[in-house]
Amino acid sequence: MGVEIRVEGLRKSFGRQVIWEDVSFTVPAGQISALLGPSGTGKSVFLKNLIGLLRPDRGHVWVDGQDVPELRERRLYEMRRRFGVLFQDGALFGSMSVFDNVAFPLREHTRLSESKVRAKTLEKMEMVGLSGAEDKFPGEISGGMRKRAGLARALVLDPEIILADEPDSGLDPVRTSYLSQLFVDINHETGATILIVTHDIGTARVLPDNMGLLFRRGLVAFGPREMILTSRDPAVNQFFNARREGPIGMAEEKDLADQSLETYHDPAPAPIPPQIMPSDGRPRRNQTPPGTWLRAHGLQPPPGSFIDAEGRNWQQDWPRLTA
Ligand SMILES: Nc1ncnc2c1ncn2[C@@H]1O[C@H](COP(=O)(O)OP(=O)(O)OP(=O)(O)O)[C@@H](O)[C@H]1O
Repeated sequence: MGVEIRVEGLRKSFGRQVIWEDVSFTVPAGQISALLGPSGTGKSVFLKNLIGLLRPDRGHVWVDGQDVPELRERRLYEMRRRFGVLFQDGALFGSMSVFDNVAFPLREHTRLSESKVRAKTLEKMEMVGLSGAEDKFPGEISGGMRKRAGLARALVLDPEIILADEPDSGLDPVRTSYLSQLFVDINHETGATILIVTHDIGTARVLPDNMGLLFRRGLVAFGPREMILTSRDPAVNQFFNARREGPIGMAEEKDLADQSLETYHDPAPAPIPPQIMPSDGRPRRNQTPPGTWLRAHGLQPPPGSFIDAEGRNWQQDWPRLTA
């Protein structure tokens, strides 16, 4: 079962370059959350701060009563065992077979017998659809397979928290869609807390329970998917609807200036697509019926919301579709 991550007043700089400051939010336990933002806003740096690979200038990262930036060697090592991390490029060892890469954390962090290591490694490889690729080397498989190998390795210690840095970058839309389904199924099966950094608004619109946007050296917003997709905040609205008009520009200099807000018209939010369901069709333990957040705030979903490609209305027919 997953645990929550509570971030309080986090600030990070490199020399005189402030990456972000005063970032505070909670990644809810057992849910899927996504962190988005224009390139260079420090999303990867943020994930590294969560697992103590980088230290913030100040602030806290609370996990189960422990403040990660304060942990010393041994405690930090133990804490990292609770995380499964998928790095941007898969971060596989080129000189090891895919099997040995996936098995690596088990051999490094546990005293399991070789037969148990084998069973567990094969189980996770099957989970990500890599059965049969055990003897291949990272240089011999596709980018998508490398990502899945990285994910299998991230899962092999049965982590309570899974962090994934752009798992969908460089993948075609079909593979991206399979990967999103995989995250949903993993969350359904294990209840792990999942935080995904992505650029892909297609993924962000259908996958997470919560999402947030890093922009202008801070976290502009973080909250339930329905809240973000109907947000009137200019940057949030622009980003999640992929519009050119708004405060986010081509270059970071424009992002830091405020001028384009003067000409900004507040466009109507686009329809909200239904969220991806687990493969078995049953809602995840933390999944709320479509429209829950909007109803709780007395809001109407934008016209056409929650209707899938087959024309099924997930808001109206939720009990029947999930029965
Ligand atoms: N170890 C480091 N030393 C100095 N600067 C760094 C270091 N790591 C990252 N940076 C800088 O921090 C900024 C944010 O980098 P980061 O990779 O986190 O951005 P990102 O939002 O993940 O970008 P992208 O979406 O393009 O992957 C960049 O300007 C980068 O050059």
